[in-house]
Amino acid sequence: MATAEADVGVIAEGGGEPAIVVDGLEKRFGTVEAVSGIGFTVAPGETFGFLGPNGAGKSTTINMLCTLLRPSGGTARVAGHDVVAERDDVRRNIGLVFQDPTLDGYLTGEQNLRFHAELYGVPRSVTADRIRQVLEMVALWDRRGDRVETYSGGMRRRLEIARGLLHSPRVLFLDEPTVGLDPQTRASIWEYIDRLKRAEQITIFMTTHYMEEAEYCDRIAIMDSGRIVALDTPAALKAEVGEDRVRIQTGDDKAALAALRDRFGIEAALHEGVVTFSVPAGEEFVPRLFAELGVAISSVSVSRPSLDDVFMAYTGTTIRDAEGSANDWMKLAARGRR
Ligand SMILES: Nc1ncnc2c1ncn2[C@@H]1O[C@H](COP(=O)(O)OP(=O)(O)OP(=O)(O)O)[C@@H](O)[C@H]1O
Repeated sequence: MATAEADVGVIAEGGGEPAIVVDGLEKRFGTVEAVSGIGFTVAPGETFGFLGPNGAGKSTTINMLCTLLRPSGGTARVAGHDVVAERDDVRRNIGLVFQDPTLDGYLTGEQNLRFHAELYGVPRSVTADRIRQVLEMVALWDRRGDRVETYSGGMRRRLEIARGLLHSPRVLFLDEPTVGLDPQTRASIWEYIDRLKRAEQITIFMTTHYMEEAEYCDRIAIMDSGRIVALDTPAALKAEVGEDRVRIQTGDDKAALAALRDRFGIEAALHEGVVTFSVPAGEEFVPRLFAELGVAISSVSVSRPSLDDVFMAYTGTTIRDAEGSANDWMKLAARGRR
């Protein structure tokens, strides 16, 4: 695992003080060790994803970083401040978008934001402009005067993201920001997050069960049973797990199999008229293949191991199992009751 090297690399490139530094962080609940001495660093402007099966310790970790839960051991600094000794400084510099909605349904979108601005001491002179800016960012400016109880689930999430950004935090924490939303709404929320990243210099720390969301992250930590079992870029994690699969259709499959063996030392297989084999860097290999195989190729495809393969390799479970868990349903049911 390339944990330490990957960390140092990103910090050196990003320059400046890290947005988050975690060292030996622990949390015990009675006899349950929810988080067992984890360590990592997040660079300014990075989108850092936390993945793991149910009960891995993701929420416990994010709660400690947000100062909502006191660590049992170790240290964590967020936006340059210690989460225990400088709790208020941490709070001023972070935005939260959590699983359980905390919007007031009887208030309009704009009133919810005004209330939050007062709570966070956003200067009166900038509040109106800032509210407009964040509402436009999540495409809710036109609906600002409507009560939140009339909003769809996706609109509420977007409003929560806008609220999390209102006081211009340096680090935005998103705890499963799209859980329970349909795929289109999830995709549109990611569009907004992407737009936000381009508009404001902000570090994003998020947990998710969804692999396609993990793909948006600059780096991912996979957590299992309170420990970080893998930490790297999505591409590096996939590369570690396995080689690329190359599939070719040729004018003469037997000759192609022989040429692959003789010229490249590759043992390929033939399945339903498709010659298939694995190489470390498929896209770089394809030009060589065309130049040197000596057999006509009519089609070629290269596929990478997916993050699902990575998750499976490190946790022994598929992310889909984790995704469709009873726990998610409980969260959804709890939301429905509100
Ligand atoms: N307040 C608490 N009291 C006792 N045990 C807790 C508490 N909060 C969490 N735990 C336990 O700590 C472990 C980690 O839980 P945590 O919620 O952090 O996991 P998670 O990775 O966020 O899971 P999920 O994906 O289901 O949200 C679990 O065994 C859980 O039961």
